Amino acid sequence: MTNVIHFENVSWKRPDETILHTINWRVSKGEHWAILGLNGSGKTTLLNMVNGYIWPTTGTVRVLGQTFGKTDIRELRKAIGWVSSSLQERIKGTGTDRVEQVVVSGKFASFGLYDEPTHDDYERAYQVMEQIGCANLYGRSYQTCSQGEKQKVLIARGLMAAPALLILDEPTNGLDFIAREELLASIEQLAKQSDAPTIIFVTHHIEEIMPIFSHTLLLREGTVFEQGNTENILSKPTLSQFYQLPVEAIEQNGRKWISLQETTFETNE
Ligand SMILES: Nc1ncnc2c1ncn2[C@@H]1O[C@H](COP(=O)(O)OP(=O)(O)OP(=O)(O)O)[C@@H](O)[C@H]1O
Repeated sequence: MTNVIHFENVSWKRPDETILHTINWRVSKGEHWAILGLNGSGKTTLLNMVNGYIWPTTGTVRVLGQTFGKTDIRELRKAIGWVSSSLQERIKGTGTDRVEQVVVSGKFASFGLYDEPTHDDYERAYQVMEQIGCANLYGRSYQTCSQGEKQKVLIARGLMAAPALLILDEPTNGLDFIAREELLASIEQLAKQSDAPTIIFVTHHIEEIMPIFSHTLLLREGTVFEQGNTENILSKPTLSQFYQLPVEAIEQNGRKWISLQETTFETNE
């Protein structure tokens, strides 16, 4: 199985509007993808579809070789690690106080520890915490961790069940500059490991798209504006068309940083 994700002519319609329009997208094993789009462009909707939370109105979604509608979605979800900002909220008051308990809960794809975790589970938790560079937090109370540390713990939780696919939905949200760079370095380190899952990384910020993301998908108003090799996608002409504004794109350490080419927005002064 070389296709990790395969969308064919996928649309998602609500009574009053179409949220995703005829999406064709193929993620192959060995690739890591960044998804970039403005607010409301449909990124979360797209990911909800990968995880089987919503189903296409038309078209076909295949994830890890399984076609939606013909497979047990709960089994499939066990092979997908998922990290989004909503997890932070859901973790409160679940009785999973220590960091390693939060990580172990990833095995059960829930936040309560319904089965008694075994010694092996905690060993596995330590191992995945090492994988994402937060083993130093083992034994700590989760709620006393910084935002950046919490995000690493949640990624470790997402790795607990050894997923084939890891979805990181805006993992750097709310992080300061240093915490953000630390988290990006950990994700980069993870992606370089030989047994790393395929990573889908959603962001609003071009400079977060590191060279490990071989491919990028630009989403605008529910349609794929462009997709393919990251180097080609993050070019000045493509980004200017995407944002419908003249942008400059400067490369530093293999990452692109953009700014407006000229003063485009008028102020009232
Ligand atoms: N269940 C729903 N019913 C109706 N409209 C929806 C539903 N879910 C999402 N939408 C709409 O679909 C559009 C895309 O939303 P989505 O959350 O996928 O965007 P996004 O790119 O993830 O945005 P952001 O970057 O702000 O998180 C929005 O206009 C949103 O209001």
